[in-house]
Amino acid sequence: MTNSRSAPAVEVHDLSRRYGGPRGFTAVRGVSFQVERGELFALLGTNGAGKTSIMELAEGLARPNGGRVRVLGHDPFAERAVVRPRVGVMLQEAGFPADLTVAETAGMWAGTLSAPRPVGEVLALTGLAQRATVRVQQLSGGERRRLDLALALLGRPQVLFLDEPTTGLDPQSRGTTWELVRELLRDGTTVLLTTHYLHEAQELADRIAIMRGGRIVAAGSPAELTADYPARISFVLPDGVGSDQLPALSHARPGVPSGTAAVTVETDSLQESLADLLGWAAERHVTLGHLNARSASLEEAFLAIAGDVATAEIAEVRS
Ligand SMILES: Nc1ncnc2c1ncn2[C@@H]1O[C@H](COP(=O)(O)OP(=O)(O)OP(=O)(O)O)[C@@H](O)[C@H]1O
Repeated sequence: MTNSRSAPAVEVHDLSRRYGGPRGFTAVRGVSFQVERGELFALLGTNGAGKTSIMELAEGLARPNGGRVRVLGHDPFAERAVVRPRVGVMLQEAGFPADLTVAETAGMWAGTLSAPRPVGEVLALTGLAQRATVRVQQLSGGERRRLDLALALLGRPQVLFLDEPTTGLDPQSRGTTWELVRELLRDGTTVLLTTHYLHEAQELADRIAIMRGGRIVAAGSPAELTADYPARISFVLPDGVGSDQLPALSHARPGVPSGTAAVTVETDSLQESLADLLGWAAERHVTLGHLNARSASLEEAFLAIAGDVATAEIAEVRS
C-alpha cells in the first residue's frame, strides 16, 4: 500500500466519467497522469474536452465510472473528510451570497475551517484588501474570480485546484495572479490548473496534458511539447535588397517567398540560423527591420496537435 505521506499529490489512473447512465455520454475516456508534490500540472484542451469533468473527480465531487483517482494518497470521494481540509478548490463558476461583503464572505468561509489563514491576509494576497467592505453583488467579474481564489487559499491548501482561474481578469490582475501562484509553488503547494490561455500554461506549468474528446493526446513539459515545432525569425529587408539575395541559413526549413520585403523563416535551430543571418547582414551592411526571433510557442504546438487529432478523427470516421 502507498504511504499517503510519500504519495504523489494527485494520481489519476485509467479514469472514465459518463453522464446520463450506461447509455449516456462518456466525457472522460481512460485518462492517466500523475502530479508530483510542488509542481503545477496544467490540463489544456478545446471546449468540452473533459478537463472540468476530471477536476471534479479529483475534487471528490463525484465518483468515477471507471479507473481511480487519489489525492495525497486518498480517495477524494470516499475519504472526503480526510482530503477536503488539505485541498483548495476554485470552481469555474462560484456562487456567493450577493448581499454579504467581501470580508464577511471570507469570514463565513473561514468559520468552516479548522486553521484558516487570517481573512486580511488572503484579501491582501489576492488584491482585494481595498474591497473588503464592498458587497459581493457590486464586485466586477474579475474581482469575483479573485474572491473565489481568496476562499480557496483560506485553508492553506497543500493541493490547489484552479479551474480557469484568470478568465475575465484584466492583463494586470492576471499577472498578479500568476505571481501569487508562483509564490504558492515556491512554498511547496501543488497546483492542478485548467486554462484556455496557452501563454498562462507556458508561463506557469511544469508539465501539461493536452486533451481532446475525453482523452490525453499529448503530454510533457512546455519545452517537450514545443520541441517538434519550428522556431521563427521574421524581419523586413531594406529597399533594394530582395529575399532571393538571402544566404542559405543552416537548419532553416524551405519556403521563403521570393520578391517580398517582409520575410519569415522557419527553422529547427534558432541559434544557428540566426547566426548565419546576422553574419550575412553585418557583412553586407544590411539593416534588418523589425527583427524578431523566437522559439515555437505552446499555442502553435497546441493548434498543430489539436489540428492533427481533428484530421485523424475525420479520417477515422470516413474509413
Ligand atoms: N452534467 C452533465 N451532463 C451531461 N453532459 C455533461 C455534463 N457536464 C459536462 N458534460 C459534457 O461532458 C463533456 C466534457 O465537459 P467538461 O466540462 O469536462 O469539458 P471542459 O474540457 O472542461 O470544457 P470547457 O473548456 O468548455 O470548460 C462536454 O461534452 C459536456 O457537454
